[in-house]
Amino acid sequence: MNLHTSSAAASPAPAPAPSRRVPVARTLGVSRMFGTGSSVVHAVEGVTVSFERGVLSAVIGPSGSGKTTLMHLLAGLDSPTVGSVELDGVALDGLDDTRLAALRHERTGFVFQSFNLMPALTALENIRLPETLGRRVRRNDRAWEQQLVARLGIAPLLDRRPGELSGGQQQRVAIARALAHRPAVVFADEPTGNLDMRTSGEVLALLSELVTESDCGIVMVTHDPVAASHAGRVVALRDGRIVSDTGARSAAQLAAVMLGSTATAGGSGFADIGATAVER
Ligand SMILES: Nc1ncnc2c1ncn2[C@@H]1O[C@H](COP(=O)(O)OP(=O)(O)OP(=O)(O)O)[C@@H](O)[C@H]1O
Repeated sequence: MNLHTSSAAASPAPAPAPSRRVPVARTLGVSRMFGTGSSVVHAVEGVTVSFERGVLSAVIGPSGSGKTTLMHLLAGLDSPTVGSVELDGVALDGLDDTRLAALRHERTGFVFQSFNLMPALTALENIRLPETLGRRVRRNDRAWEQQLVARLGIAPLLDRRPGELSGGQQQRVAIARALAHRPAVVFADEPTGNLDMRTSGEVLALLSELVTESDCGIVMVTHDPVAASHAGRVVALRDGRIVSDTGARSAAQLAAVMLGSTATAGGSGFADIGATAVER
């Protein structure tokens, strides 16, 4: 299968009209507890946060700080114990499983650390797999798909299977899959965790450019300060709570945040971590 043999239009896809007022993912006073009694774990506690279109946001924090739990709540993959979640303006708590799955399929995309491509399918078939599985609610925008493929430098690779691609090439295919249906928000879980430093930098640069070009929001969970330094916004978690919410920061500043240190973050705006959490 090849894009050039498809009915894809040659002209570039027009960018969608920006709709920045509606947050693409939002929590309101959300807590998620696991277990009961003396063994209860407060994975996320009292978090109110909102993510917008056009921004690559990183959610950082040490292991066990609640990053994955928060991302699962935002994506509707898990339900809060307390509080509410909205996905692209739709409150999730009233939705049954079918409607929730349809909403997620239509308005979200996912990028995983381990790429999660189907080994038996070609790159293009992988990019189109979600629309095959969710025919009624999800269809790739063909012109935008073609633009994305060119933008990600994978046009010559579309007939290859994942086993014939490098890790970086596989992640580019996964990014095309996540963005091709013009989702409102893409959740990226440690997207560079399996890539070398140079390839990670290339993938993150692409994500930060594509977030503007596609006018979606990207929420990236990572414990890597270098990866987070590519983000335009950084939300830091500790013990399930937001301890900082700022604009772009250097890797050194974010490493200090991850270590819970303020000593090396001089002038970074992180000097008051823990004291002035900004929760939107
Ligand atoms: N299904 C579960 N059952 C019980 N406890 C859980 C469950 N999921 C998460 N937790 C606990 O909630 C806390 C937050 O976990 P979470 O996976 O969200 O952290 P994280 O910041 O993503 O960690 P990591 O960087 O190691 O992936 C941890 O103490 C974890 O053990």
